[in-house]
Amino acid sequence: MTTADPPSGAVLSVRGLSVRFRMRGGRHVAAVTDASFDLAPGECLALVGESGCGKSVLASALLGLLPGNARTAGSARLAGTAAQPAIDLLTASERELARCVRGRRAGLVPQSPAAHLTPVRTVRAQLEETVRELTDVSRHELRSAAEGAAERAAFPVDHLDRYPHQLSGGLAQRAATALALVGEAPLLIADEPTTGLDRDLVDRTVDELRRHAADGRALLMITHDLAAAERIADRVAVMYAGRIVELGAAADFFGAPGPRHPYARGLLDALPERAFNPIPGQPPELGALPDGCAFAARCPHATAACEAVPEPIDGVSCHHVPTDAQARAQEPADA
Ligand SMILES: Nc1ncnc2c1ncn2[C@@H]1O[C@H](COP(=O)(O)OP(=O)(O)OP(=O)(O)O)[C@@H](O)[C@H]1O
Ligand code: NI
Repeated sequence: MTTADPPSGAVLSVRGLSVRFRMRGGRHVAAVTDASFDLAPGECLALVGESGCGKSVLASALLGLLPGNARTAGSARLAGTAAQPAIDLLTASERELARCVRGRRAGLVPQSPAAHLTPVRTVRAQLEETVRELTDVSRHELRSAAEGAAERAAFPVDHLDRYPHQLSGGLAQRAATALALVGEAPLLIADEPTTGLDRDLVDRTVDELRRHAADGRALLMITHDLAAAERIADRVAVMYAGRIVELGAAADFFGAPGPRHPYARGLLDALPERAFNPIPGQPPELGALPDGCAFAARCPHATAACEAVPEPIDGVSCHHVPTDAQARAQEPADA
C-alpha cells in the first residue's frame, strides 16, 4: 500500500537532519528536527506544511545556504556520478559547495525569482553567464546554448533581451528555472516555485518541473499548495513544527486510504474543495517547542502517550495512527 521505503539508487539520502539557530541569550530555534528521506532519479517528493514549519530551512541546509548562526546535525548524501564521488552536503566546505555542487549537482528553483534574477541585466546575459560558468560550451556556441536553456524551461526566446522587471511573474519563474537547469544537475530543489501564480500558470509550471524530473532528475518540490503537490508528486512528506510527521506515496495520501497522521488529515480537510474545516489553534513556536509530540495540543486524539515524541512507524510519526483494520472500521463514520 505505502511506498515510504527508500528507493534503491537514491540521488539524495537525508538521515537525521536537524537545524538549530542560535539566538541571543542562549536561546535556540529548532527549525528542522531529525528529518530523513530519500529521493530517486526521476522521482518527485513534495515537502508540504504550513508557513514557518521549516521547509525552506531544510532546502537551505541541503544547498549550504544557511546563515552563520545555524548548526546542522545528521547527513545528506548526494550520490556520486561517473565524474565525481558522493558528497555529504552538510559537511562539505563552502568552497566545494560553491565550485562543485550548487548549480552543477544541485539546482535551485528559488522561492522568489524576482529576487534571484539580477535586475540590471537581461535574461539572455544572465543565462549566457551561467552557461559559461557551469558548462564547457565554447564562446561562439554560448548564444545557442543559452537559447536552448530558455527553451527547455519554456521561456520564449523572443523575450530573452528583456530585463527581469519587464517579465510577468510566470515568465520570471521560467527564467529562474532555465538558470537552474543549465548545469543539468541530477538534483533539483524547487522552493515554492508557484507562489503568486494563478491556477493555470501553477499547473503549467508544475507540469514543466515534472517533465524535468521525468528526464531522470530527482525533484524536491517545496510547497504549501496541496493541489500543486498532488499534481506533481510521487511521494509526499508532511512537515509540522520542524519534523516530517508523515512520508508516503502521493496516490495513497491524496486518494485512498488518505493521510494517516492527524495533522496531515487536518491539512487536507482544511482545503476548500474538501471539508473546508481548518485545524483549530496554531503551530507551536520553533523556539519553544513542547516536549513530546508537537501536534498534541491541537490533536483530537491526544493522550498521555503524546508526552513522548513518537517514533516513525511505516512513515508516520504518531502514537494514534489507526491500523488498517481500525481505519476501515472507521470509514463509514467519517464519511
Ligand atoms: N536565520 C534564522 N534565525 C533564526 N530563525 C530562523 C532563521 N531563518 C529561519 N528561521 C526560523 O525557522 C523557521 C522555519 O522557517 P522556514 O522559512 O523554513 O519556513 P517555511 O516552512 O519555509 O515557511 P514558508 O511556507 O512561509 O516559506 C521559522 O520559524 C523561522 O522564523
Ligand atoms: Ni519557505
